[in-house]
Amino acid sequence: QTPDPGDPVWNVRWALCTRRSSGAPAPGSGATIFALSSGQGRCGIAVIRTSGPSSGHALRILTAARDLPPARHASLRLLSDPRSGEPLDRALVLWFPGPRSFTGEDCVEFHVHGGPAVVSGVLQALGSVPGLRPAEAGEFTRRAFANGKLNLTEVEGLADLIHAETEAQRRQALRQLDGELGHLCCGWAETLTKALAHVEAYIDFGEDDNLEEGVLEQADMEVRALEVALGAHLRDARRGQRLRSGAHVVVTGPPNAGKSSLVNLLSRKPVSIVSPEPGTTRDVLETPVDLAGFPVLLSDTAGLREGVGLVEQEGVRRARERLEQADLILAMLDASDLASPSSCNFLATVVASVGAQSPTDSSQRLLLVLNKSDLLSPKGPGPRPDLPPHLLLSCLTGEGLDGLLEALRKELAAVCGDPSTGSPLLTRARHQHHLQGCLDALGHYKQSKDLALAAEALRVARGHLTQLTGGGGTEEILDIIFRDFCVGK
Ligand SMILES: Nc1nc2c(ncn2[C@@H]2O[C@H](COP(=O)(O)OP(=O)(O)OP(=O)(O)O)[C@@H](O)[C@H]2O)c(=O)[nH]1
Ligand SMILES: [K+]
Ligand SMILES: [Mg+2]
Repeated sequence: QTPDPGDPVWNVRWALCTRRSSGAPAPGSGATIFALSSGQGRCGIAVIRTSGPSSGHALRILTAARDLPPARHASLRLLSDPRSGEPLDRALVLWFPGPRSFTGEDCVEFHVHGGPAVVSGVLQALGSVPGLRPAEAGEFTRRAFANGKLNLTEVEGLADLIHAETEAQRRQALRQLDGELGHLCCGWAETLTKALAHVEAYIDFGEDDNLEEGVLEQADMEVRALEVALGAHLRDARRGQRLRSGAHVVVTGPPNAGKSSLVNLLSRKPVSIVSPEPGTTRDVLETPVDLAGFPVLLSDTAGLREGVGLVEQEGVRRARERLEQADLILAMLDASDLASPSSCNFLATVVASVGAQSPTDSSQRLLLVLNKSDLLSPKGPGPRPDLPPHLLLSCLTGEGLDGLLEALRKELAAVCGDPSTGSPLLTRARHQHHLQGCLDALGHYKQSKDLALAAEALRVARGHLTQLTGGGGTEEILDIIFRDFCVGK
């Protein structure tokens, strides 16, 4: 690829190669790096890899062979320590000559037996080869980025994939790693380049009769279509972030409704104390759980009631505060106690006020759960007829739990976005920032009477899209993103 100093992406790569603020040394600085890429500790197979120009040399030295094995084929080789000649392990080795490798450089993978002594023996042997040094955290990926193998959103997807703890997170990360968000942005940037070309043509040749008619109108049309697309994605923005860092689900209700019992049931561990004494929970207790494949921060809170002691009052204050931050509220009542003042008060305040919100994307969602259904007599006085839609549950017998989980799955898919369908989600505040920046710049475009200013607005808008995928990015952003990686990735 020939360097083009006018190309922002190329500029970042160049900046990466020449200037370093901190952390890992510049890619392309000639060093060959090595690291254990699989997990630490005893295991069946451990993967050690190298990247850089001396990779092939290192492979030849460790296998005491003059020739390299065939590229991209697994070959069984005896590895020995180049200093003592002592055999280390019989291992599978893979030779990936650049640029067709993960980093774009020459790479080698050693699949060795996973014992700690074998791993440290091979690492020490590699360290003794001139030109090789241990890799810093994220350095392999950083080299892949610098060599144009991954764009920034793909790097983020890779980091998310490594950290994914739930199924929905894994699906989302894989989609981002596949470059969906990046492709979308590149397509939008292309649209803007076209619009800009039209405006510039008009600036240069506006008086010229040869210019096609309606070039400016065409640019306007393209910008309008882009605005609609960006708006739709921004409305979705909070969902992707929730999927990445967990949706806030808060359990609330009057004292003794069984809130702590539910939290323990959903998290499958004794997070909260359960007792027949009303006012047992005072602090907000937060626990991360995987609910139907979605990452959730589940909070247990104090039962809402007035006229209690100082400590419980503080608990109620904290409960209300937490309630305001909830993406999804699990409102719980004792089904056998619906007529009590605390139940009526809860229905009239919390449940009614959330129900009255107009359903926008940022509005809170609520599931009303009537617990202790086991206490209702089979025919007996059914729940009040004027109740809003609700689910019956018994934390004691587990009846109704499947229905609740299914309802939670639906609610969470709405709160987090469903990564198996729909458009790619914006998983980071950084994505939202640049899309908003782009949209704002398009606003300036429409307002400018002056064509030179309009063209500049289009350039700013396009700049935001390029930055999203890593063009024109600053060192600090790169440092933050690569810091998330572990050594060996
Ligand atoms: N019969 C029956 N009892 C239940 C059920 N769920 C919880 N309980 C009981 O109800 C009492 C209160 O349960 P908790 O989970 O402590 O209720 P809470 O809402 O967290 O109470 P506070 O923290 O005091 O507000 C305990 O004695 C539980 O064993 C249920 O489904 N059926
Ligand atoms: K209690
Ligand atoms: Mg409790």
